[in-house]
Amino acid sequence: MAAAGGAAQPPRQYKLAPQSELRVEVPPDAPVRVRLVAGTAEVFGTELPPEGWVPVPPRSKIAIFTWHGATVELDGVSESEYTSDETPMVVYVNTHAILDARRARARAAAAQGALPESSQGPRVIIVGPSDSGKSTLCKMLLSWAAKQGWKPTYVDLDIGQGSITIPGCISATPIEKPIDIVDGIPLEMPLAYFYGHPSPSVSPDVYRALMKELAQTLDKQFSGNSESRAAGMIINTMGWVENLGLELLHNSIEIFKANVILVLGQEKLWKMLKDAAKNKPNIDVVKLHKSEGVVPRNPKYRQKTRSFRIKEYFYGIANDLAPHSNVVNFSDVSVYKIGTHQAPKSALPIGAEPVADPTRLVAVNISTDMVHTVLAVSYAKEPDEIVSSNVAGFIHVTDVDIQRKKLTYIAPCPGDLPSKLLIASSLTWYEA
Ligand SMILES: Nc1ncnc2c1ncn2[C@@H]1O[C@H](COP(=O)(O)OP(=O)(O)OP(=O)(O)O)[C@@H](O)[C@H]1O
Repeated sequence: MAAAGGAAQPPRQYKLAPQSELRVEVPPDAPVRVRLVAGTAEVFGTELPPEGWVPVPPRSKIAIFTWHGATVELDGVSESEYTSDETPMVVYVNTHAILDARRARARAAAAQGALPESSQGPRVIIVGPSDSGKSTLCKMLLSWAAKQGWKPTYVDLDIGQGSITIPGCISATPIEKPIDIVDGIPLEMPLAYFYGHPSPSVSPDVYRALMKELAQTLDKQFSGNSESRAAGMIINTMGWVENLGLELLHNSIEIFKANVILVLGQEKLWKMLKDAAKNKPNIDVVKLHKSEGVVPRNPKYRQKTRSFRIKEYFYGIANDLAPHSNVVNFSDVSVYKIGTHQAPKSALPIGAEPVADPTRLVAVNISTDMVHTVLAVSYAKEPDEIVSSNVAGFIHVTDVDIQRKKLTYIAPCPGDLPSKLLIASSLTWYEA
């Protein structure tokens, strides 16, 4: 075992025994790269190429795992690096094998003209407390499936981190090849619905409504595509597993018609979900061990990673993209907020009832409060379609000139916005 950190480190080689891994934490500002010298190894389900250095993105925490033994070389100053032969990888890959067999059965049923319900592959939802390794297990199951030629759909309901687009969004995307170690989840075809806050407690009804929209759209896509249906879904969830968080987990299981629930690292949650599914023979609730390699992150760190995700959307993971700055007149765009903070009944005037439709749209006046916030660009044609529409992308407000009635923003692409209907959010990012 070796520990690192701080001072310059010369390139060093690790000889990994079969079924062991090298865990590395990369600092925010010093590059680290890795190279396969001998054998085979993978990073969360994606194989290291046989030749050449692979840059490990800043701030990432990875494990280089080998099934049959490997020698790897590490270059750069890491925050920590050590090897471990205690991993749950065998159980994870066995889970993958079971899912794969279900996919094959679904494909065979479709070929024999079975009804869509009988040719549905696994709809896997991964649940567990914060830092139990949910996103990592999603990556592995997706990459292993893609390696075998399936195109499973990745659904990310974790608005706190947002691994497909940006935080505050629930999204889905087909995974057609093992997830790139450097670039992460592909951004080309996401289906994204914008919630606009990092926690569902702000507007749980909106969160639920958006999950329903996403699930319906995926159902429609699946009904015309037996291969996607057979490949199924891998659904990532939030780490909030108590009270409202637990209620929303139950909602997501139902809304996405999950038939496999993988519970990471918490016996109590597994028991509760197993009890809830006891009259549903088509749902399997499986308990899996958490990897000791999962690195816990405190709220401040999470807040920082949220900001970095937003920055990465505009500037790229390797800071290699150049966003475009643009100016619009206030009159050229309409900004809406979906739902509002619901005042408790006790705070309302006597006799008044809370708002009837918590998902209703509210037009928002453009103000300087919007500077540094993210706005989503809706695909809706009319304002009343905003809640049910997915979004084309996001802009970041850099200036609001009240006198000249002009809003300045950056966007990933040049040219006019694809729509004039924008959704406000509480997500901010401050350009350093
Ligand atoms: N075996 C491992 N070795 C080293 N780092 C790991 C390992 N497994 C996971 N990690 C890292 O630990 C961190 C937390 O893992 P992950 O994001 O999968 O947890 P999570 O349960 O999805 O968290 P959240 O509740 O925030 O969504 C990530 O940075 C991930 O890359």
